[in-house]
Amino acid sequence: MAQATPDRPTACLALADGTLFFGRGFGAVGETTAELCFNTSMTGYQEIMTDPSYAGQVVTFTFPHIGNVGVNPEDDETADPVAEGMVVKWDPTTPSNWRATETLAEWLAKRGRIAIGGVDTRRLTRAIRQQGAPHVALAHDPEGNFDANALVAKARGFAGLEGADLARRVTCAQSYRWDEMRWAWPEGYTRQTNARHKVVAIDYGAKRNILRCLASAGCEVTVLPATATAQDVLAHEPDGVFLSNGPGDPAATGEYAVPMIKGVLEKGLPIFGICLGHQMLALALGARTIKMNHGHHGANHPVKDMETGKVEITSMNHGFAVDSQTLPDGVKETHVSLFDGSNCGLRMTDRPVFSVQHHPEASPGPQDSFYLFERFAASMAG
Ligand SMILES: NC(=O)CC[C@H](N)C(=O)O
Repeated sequence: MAQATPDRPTACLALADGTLFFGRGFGAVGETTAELCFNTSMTGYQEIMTDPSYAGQVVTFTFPHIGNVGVNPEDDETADPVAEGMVVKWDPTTPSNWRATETLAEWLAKRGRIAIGGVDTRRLTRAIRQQGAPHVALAHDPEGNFDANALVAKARGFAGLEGADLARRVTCAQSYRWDEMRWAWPEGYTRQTNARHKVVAIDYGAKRNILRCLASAGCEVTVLPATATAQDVLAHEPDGVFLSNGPGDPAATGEYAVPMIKGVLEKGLPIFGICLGHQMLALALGARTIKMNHGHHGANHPVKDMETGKVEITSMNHGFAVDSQTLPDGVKETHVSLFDGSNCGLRMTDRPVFSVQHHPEASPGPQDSFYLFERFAASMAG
């Protein structure tokens, strides 16, 4: 890892408003532009960096000790990191965890991802909260040669995530069958070893643990690329359709996803959506989505189930939200964020079609919401 003396930083984070943060670079050498968010999770940095929903974003970790247990091949949520880069308070120390096969810095460097350490992440997080997710340029140069004005100009030139269809970029190239189960089983649930329900999962940027959860709830899962049509989906004669999480603006992704979802709705099949899948189901039902100020990214977000009154602690990662004021008749708001009252779930009142904004598969995060996978499986049982 590149070391720098305090007066010679090796990385620079430039915000579009001209604010500069200097620090020590690690991971890949180079430059990137992105939207900047903050994530409050205390664990799971590898899962966060490989969550495809982070395409186009640099992640600031508010927890100061990131990287200290290294990286291993089992914790990837997809083949490679997808987030553009990371910002941390302390430089990662040498990992001593038995599962570690690489240091975070080596892993990022091999995969072309830039990181900056030594940043006042509390100040940066306040800036993100105040101005909304800023556009940024992040540069790492072991020689410490930065043209600050040019970096600010690059941050200003970043097109942003509004209107961005990134699912096409991160989806699978072709369909495949998923058969791996969860390793850790949430307390109180029965592991289903026989696949009883044929599910088509649309991959808008699916995390592996979602597919594991579906398999563990008794689903035989066939994964199809993001641009699959209703005809492609129905050709598999599924018992239910799953809509995955994914990056970018749901309105832009919805251009091809919404017609597919409408086609599946016409057939009356059960549908379950998570995060981007939730947002696109809402669009298909006639609701609207909005860009949030700084979104929700963390592993401790309280969500209230409006039907049972129960509060679940959830894992979240989203910068857009469904505008609950626009939900049409026949669609009920089922879950609400206790942080800001934003919509976190919906269901059709006359059939098993439902979705949530949070990530019930966690990874990282609490397992309170696993019941949703069982609910989906139960909806296909009849
Ligand atoms: N995790 C996700 O699926 C994110 C959905 C969407 N890209 C958002 O930021 O709101």
